[in-house]
Amino acid sequence: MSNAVLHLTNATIFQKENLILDDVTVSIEKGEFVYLIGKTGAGKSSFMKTLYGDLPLQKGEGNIVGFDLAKLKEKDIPFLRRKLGVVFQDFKLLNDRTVQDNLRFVLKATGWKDKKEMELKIDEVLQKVGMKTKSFKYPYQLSGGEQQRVAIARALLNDPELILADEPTGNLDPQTSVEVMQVLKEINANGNTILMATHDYALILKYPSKTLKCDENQIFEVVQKTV
Ligand SMILES: Nc1ncnc2c1ncn2[C@@H]1O[C@H](COP(=O)(O)OP(=O)(O)OP(=O)(O)O)[C@@H](O)[C@H]1O
Repeated sequence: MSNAVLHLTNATIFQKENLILDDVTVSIEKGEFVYLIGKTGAGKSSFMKTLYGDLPLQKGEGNIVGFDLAKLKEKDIPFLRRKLGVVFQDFKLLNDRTVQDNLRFVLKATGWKDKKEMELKIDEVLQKVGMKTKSFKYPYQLSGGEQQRVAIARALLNDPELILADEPTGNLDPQTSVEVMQVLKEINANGNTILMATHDYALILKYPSKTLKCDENQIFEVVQKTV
């Protein structure tokens, strides 16, 4: 039995009637850190969206954290998302509430009730990303890098089996990108599986890892050259 948290076989991904990726066969094993690279428009976001249920898988087979993507129903999506942690380029924090209230909001929305347990969990995830001392701040009082760390903490709340990060450093300067990357690498070293879409080749060179590339409607693994 393999330890795959994600497995696609001959999957085809469309945006409306346009074919974006064809005949995709990829696997991600528990504990891996995998990059997804490719030019603008190559289909990275479309691939990610298929994985978190935002785009239907119309052809081929796909299994992610125990969900069958080809048979995924609208009502299954919240349950799928609970087992995934999704991180976006633009953070997507709620600006009208503090860091801890952003996190509490997600816990409540995913069925948590006990106040003490929620507090402990919020502390735990903020600790992991080095943001525990800023839990009373509002997102607009934080730098981009700090906001992204909070977004990563939010993704960790329900102990996801897989974290999908779509260009998480896309809005950050190079130094801050490295800091956010260090947080993601630490989380991975602690056992979390991560798929990260990026076009930041400097980061890939600095932190080499398994790399999948989208190109000409295909996804394939690339072997990094050592320089
Ligand atoms: N909602 C949509 N409707 C129709 N076509 C779309 C839609 N979203 C994206 N596309 C098309 O799908 C293709 C892949 O886009 P996608 O956003 O997946 O690429 P990407 O690799 O993530 O690019 P980027 O790095 O710019 O985010 C592009 O040709 C794009 O124009």
